[in-house]
Amino acid sequence: MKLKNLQIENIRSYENLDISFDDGVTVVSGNNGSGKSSLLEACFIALFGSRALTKDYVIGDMIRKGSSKASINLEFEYDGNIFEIEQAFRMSSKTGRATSTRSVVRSGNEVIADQATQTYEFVCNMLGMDEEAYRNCVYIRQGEIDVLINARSQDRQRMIDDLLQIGRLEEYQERSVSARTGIGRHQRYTDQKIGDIKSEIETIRSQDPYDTLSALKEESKKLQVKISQLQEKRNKALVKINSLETDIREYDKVMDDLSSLKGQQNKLMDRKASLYQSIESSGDKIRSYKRAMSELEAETRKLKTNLGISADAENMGTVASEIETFERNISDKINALNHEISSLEKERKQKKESLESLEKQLNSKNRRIADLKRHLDSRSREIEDLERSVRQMEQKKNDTVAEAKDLGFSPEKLEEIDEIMGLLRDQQKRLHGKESGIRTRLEELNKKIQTNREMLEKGICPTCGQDLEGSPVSKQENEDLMKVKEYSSELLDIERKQKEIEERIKKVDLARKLDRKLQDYTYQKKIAETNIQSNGKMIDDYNKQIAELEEEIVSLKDQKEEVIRALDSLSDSSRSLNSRNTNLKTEYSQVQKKLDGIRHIMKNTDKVQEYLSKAEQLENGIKSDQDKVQMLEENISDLQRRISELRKKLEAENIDEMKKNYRLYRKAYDNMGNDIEKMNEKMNELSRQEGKLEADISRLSTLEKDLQLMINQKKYLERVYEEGRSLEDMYKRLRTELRLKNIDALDSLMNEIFSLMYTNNAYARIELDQDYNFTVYEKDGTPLEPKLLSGGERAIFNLVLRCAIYRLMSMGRGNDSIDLPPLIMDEPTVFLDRGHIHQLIKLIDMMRNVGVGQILIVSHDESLIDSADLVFSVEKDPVTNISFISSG
Ligand SMILES: Nc1ncnc2c1ncn2[C@@H]1O[C@H](COP(=O)(O)OP(=O)(O)OP(=O)(O)O)[C@@H](O)[C@H]1O
Ligand SMILES: [Zn+2]
Repeated sequence: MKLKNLQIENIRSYENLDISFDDGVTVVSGNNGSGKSSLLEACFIALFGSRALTKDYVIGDMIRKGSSKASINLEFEYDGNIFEIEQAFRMSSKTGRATSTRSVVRSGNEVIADQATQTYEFVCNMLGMDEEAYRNCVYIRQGEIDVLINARSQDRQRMIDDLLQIGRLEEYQERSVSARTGIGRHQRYTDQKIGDIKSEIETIRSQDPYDTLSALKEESKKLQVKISQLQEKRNKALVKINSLETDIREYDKVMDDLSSLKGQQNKLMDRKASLYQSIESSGDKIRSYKRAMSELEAETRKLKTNLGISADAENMGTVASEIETFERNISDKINALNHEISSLEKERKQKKESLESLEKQLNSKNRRIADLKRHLDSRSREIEDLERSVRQMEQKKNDTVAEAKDLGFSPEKLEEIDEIMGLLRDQQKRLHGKESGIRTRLEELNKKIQTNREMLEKGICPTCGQDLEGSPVSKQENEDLMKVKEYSSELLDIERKQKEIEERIKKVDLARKLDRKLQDYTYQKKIAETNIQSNGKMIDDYNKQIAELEEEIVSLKDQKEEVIRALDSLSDSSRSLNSRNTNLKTEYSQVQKKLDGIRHIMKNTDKVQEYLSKAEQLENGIKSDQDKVQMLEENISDLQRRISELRKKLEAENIDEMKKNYRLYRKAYDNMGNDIEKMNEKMNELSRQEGKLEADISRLSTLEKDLQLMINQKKYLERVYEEGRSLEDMYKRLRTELRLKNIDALDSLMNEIFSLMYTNNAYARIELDQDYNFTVYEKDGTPLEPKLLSGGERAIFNLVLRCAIYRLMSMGRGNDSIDLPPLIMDEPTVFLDRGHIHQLIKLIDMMRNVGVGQILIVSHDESLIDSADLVFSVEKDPVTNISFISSG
């Protein structure tokens, strides 16, 4: 197997990478953390998928931080064909968990596996190893350089066995052991079965089945004969039972006939008795009718005498119709009279009503007249009052005129009173204006006189303000005082005039009041006179009404008298009519009585007639009943004859005997039936036993066959068991031999490589014993356990052991060594000194020379780079932290 191409996307520090591999030695170099180991891990994950990961290193750790998707595509050559594995992963941003989304193996266009498990199985088969063996042999991880050396010997044995496919033999041996356990179980089962069959055969044989069966068959034949004999006898009994049954039924029928005849006879006798009874009761009835008829006839005779009627029964109808005509006559007359009386009464009632109405009218008119008269009186009284007040007003007027005259006002002057008053008021106003003018001037004058006096007292001129010596002051003051006198007299005059006018105004005012009174009296007087006039008119009107009413009353009184007269005459007629009515009624009741009598007589006659016909009917009935009785007696005697015939017949048979026989036969029949049933049961039981025996016999032959089969099987199993044991031994032997052979080969390969790799003189050789214990021998032959070795020594022994295993594996596969995966080493030089690094280069050369197709080494050691066929330089961008291959 050879790697061809690797493409990765978002794995660890890589965003995108696409590199191709060559044959030979490839060295991946670069600084710490640049992304070297990541390339080897990507190849590992491409092959084994998520199984290449551990609990501590999960898918999520492998996907580049910040990416949601990642993938690895690895192309390789195997057995001359190109294959491609694609592994894809996804990181969920929601849950923060990563999953594998794709795992496919293709070869060209053919999809070989498309599920993680299928891919894994395909790779394991192809490489002949799983991920663990891969890590132990071909892929020496960084820091895991001494795992194989430090392992416990059992683990080392398991690892190496697995790599060399010896583990398979152990598996086969285990399988053979478990197969043998299964066969043992079968053997135990077969033994048990054989024992069971034998004991069953024994049980059946002990019952002597053949003899018992023939004895049973004999017995059932005999029983069958007995059953058919009994059956025959029973059939005969049944015939007898049937004939007895017919006889008994016939007897019973005669008995029934007899009782029915007796029943008929009794019915006829009853009928006869009832006919006798009816004849007797009819006779009684006829007698009572006859008695009633003679009573009716006696009553008729008596009525005739009382009513004085001599007519015989035939003429009675004529008499009755004559009297009826008479009666109708009277009745008509009474009706006519009643009619007359009632119309008379009606008229009388009308008259009475009109009388009442007249009286009512009269009363109302009289009341009206009285009313009017009362009004008249009150009007007259009012007129008197009004006339009085007219007179009073006249008097008052005269008095007032006189009063005004006294004041000096004639009626004519009074008419101008308002104008006079106006003139006086104007005069008064003028005087008042004059007065206040004079008073003001007077006041000013007085004030002037006063100030002048004061200035003079101080010796200053009031006009010019200069010294008063020789001034005309005294002269001026005299003039002023003169004027004051003048004004004062004028004022007195005005005051006198004012008083005079005031006197006059007072007088005029009085006169004006009188004038107002005068006007008021005149007005009142006029109203009273108007009222007198209107009252007079009303009185005239009342009088006229009264006269009219009195005239009407006279006419109403005339009418009333006339009605009273009519009423009197009506009363007379009514009396005469009533007396006539009484007479007619008397007459009518007499006729009625006679008519009743005659009708009674006629009814009696009818009844007598009816009774007669009834009695006749009854007599006829008696005659027919007597005929019937005759017939019944004949029938009865006929029945009697038939009854005695049947009785004779019955006496001839013995029914008790017949019934006794019937019971006896019945019982015998039933008993035989029971016996037959029991025998049949016995028969069934016998054939059941026979069946069982027959089944036992056939079971016996089956069992014998089965037994033979089981014995054969037992022998066969014993043989198989033995074969299994020898197979198991063979596997064991083979494994031990192979191990010995491998250990020998490993041991010599290891020592060969060891002598190439190890340049110091301390150790002579290394040894792997049969239990896979690893021991190192010093020059003097002292053995050392690997844990005692130094780190570098352990790294050297590890490289030696691994290369030895790789070589052994390639030898074991013969020419197929080409299909082993590349040998991969991650930092193998870490613990090695210069000299040993040089030896490592020689080891790598040797591996290439023995036919290892590809060797992949991660290292920063320059000398390794020098010896490489192909070098990849890995760098990481310090800004983006993304790795890339800078040369290769
Ligand atoms: N999931 C990841 N996403 C991003 N970067 C990662 C992730 N896993 C690892 N790295 C980074 O990848 C880088 C390369 O690691 P790697 O182990 O390949 O380095 P190296 O070249 O083998 O170094 P050394 O020589 O020290 O062994 C490291 O710096 C590491 O931090
Ligand atoms: Zn590294």
